[in-house]
Amino acid sequence: MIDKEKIERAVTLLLEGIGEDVNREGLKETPERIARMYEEIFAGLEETPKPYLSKTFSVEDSGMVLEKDIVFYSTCEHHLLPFYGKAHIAYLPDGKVVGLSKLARTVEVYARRPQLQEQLTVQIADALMEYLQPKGVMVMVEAEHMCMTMRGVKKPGTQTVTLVTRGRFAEEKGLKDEFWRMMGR
Ligand SMILES: Nc1nc2c(ncn2[C@@H]2O[C@H](COP(=O)(O)OP(=O)(O)OP(=O)(O)O)[C@@H](O)[C@H]2O)c(=O)[nH]1
Ligand SMILES: [Zn+2]
Repeated sequence: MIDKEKIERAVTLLLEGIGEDVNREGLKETPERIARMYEEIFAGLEETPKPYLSKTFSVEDSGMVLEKDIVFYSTCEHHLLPFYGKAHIAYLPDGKVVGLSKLARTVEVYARRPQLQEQLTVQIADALMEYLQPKGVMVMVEAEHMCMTMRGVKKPGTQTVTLVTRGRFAEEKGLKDEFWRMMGR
């Protein structure tokens, strides 16, 4: 459960820590604003994709489904700075599919947490395998990390690409090739 009062106290301390006057006009409401923002950007901590991926529709012998360019914003758990980009999800149905929006909702559940890109990619793939039980899943995430652009090593434009395959995508090269073809790459 997100404790907004605790976040407010922490933000006040943080502002004091950088030597700011927490009572000046522009900062007065900041702790409360940040608490509200954290409630929004970390809402995934209190959710699972199970309800989204459990509502399915029957299909006969469908081919691969690819939903690409799902834009997401997440928060790097090391620096609490944003990382953002696109997720691409492919699966091979085993007699049932989910509503298209539910794949994007699954991305949101895991993006709205303190995260690592690798873990985000694994969690999306494993959730599909567990709740939808397709014949296979392939998930690719491409993202830029603010902790690498605005501070530290300062390398804007660097894209990190992570890839996870499960089931038949892990076993069959032909399916992976089909993924790249459908991605247009
Ligand atoms: N593997 C992985 N690393 C990440 C992710 N987000 C941020 N990082 C990295 O986490 C690392 C933390 O390294 P540390 O040496 O503990 O922290 P730091 O001194 O702030 O590191 P620098 O960013 O190199 O200045 C950095 O190399 C970040 O680039 C992610 O999603 N996955
Ligand atoms: Zn970081």
